[in-house]
Amino acid sequence: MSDSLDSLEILVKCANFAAVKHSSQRRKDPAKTPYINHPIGVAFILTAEAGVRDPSVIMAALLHDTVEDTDTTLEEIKKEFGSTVADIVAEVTDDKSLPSEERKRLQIVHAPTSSREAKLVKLADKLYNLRDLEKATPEGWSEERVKQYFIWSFKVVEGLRGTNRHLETELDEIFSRHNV
Ligand SMILES: Nc1nc2c(ncn2[C@@H]2O[C@H](COP(=O)(O)OP(=O)(O)O)[C@@H](OP(=O)(O)OP(=O)(O)O)[C@H]2O)c(=O)[nH]1
Ligand SMILES: [Mn+2]
Repeated sequence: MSDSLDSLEILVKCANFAAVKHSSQRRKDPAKTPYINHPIGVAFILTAEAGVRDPSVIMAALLHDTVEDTDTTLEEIKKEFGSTVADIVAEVTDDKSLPSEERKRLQIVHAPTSSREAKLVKLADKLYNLRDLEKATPEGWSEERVKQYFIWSFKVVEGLRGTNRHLETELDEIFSRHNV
């Protein structure tokens, strides 16, 4: 009982931490959805669809864009949530000091050698973003940029396969709808 209460408490702490960190950010859709909808949605895909029960993976999903997109450091995540979660977040964090093209290339290169935990977060992240793209085009994106995002995502997902059948099937249905 106290064990499950502890993990519930830490999960809510994690969601709150991500909400505070992303509080000033919005998604790129015309409705300017609060950014926090994305990390919560990625965590929900993992629990509700992928059947993931490892709390470290769910926590890493909630935190997955905090280091990349806010002032959060990996040290802060390690201190608040431990090194297992911090290590997964580190694996899914792009180096923003690199040019965008290089970051995209490195995601393709690093996908196959990442941990199973990081692969789960990355699969759910891509699934959420591609579902978003099917619903609305981010402000300022051309048709060509949308098309290139589908093609690039497919290449990243190629390196994440053999991890979760449901997520991979959902992604493949999206890719086939877009002739990727
Ligand atoms: N589809 C979609 N994406 C949005 C929206 N608002 C924000 N994003 C974010 O934009 C990123 C994709 O856009 P890019 O142009 O490729 O990335 P960049 O801004 O970091 O250069 C994703 O980052 P990410 O989660 O770090 O994933 P990844 O693209 O690095 O895999 C996604 O979460 C939206 O309304 N729709
Ligand atoms: Mn993300």
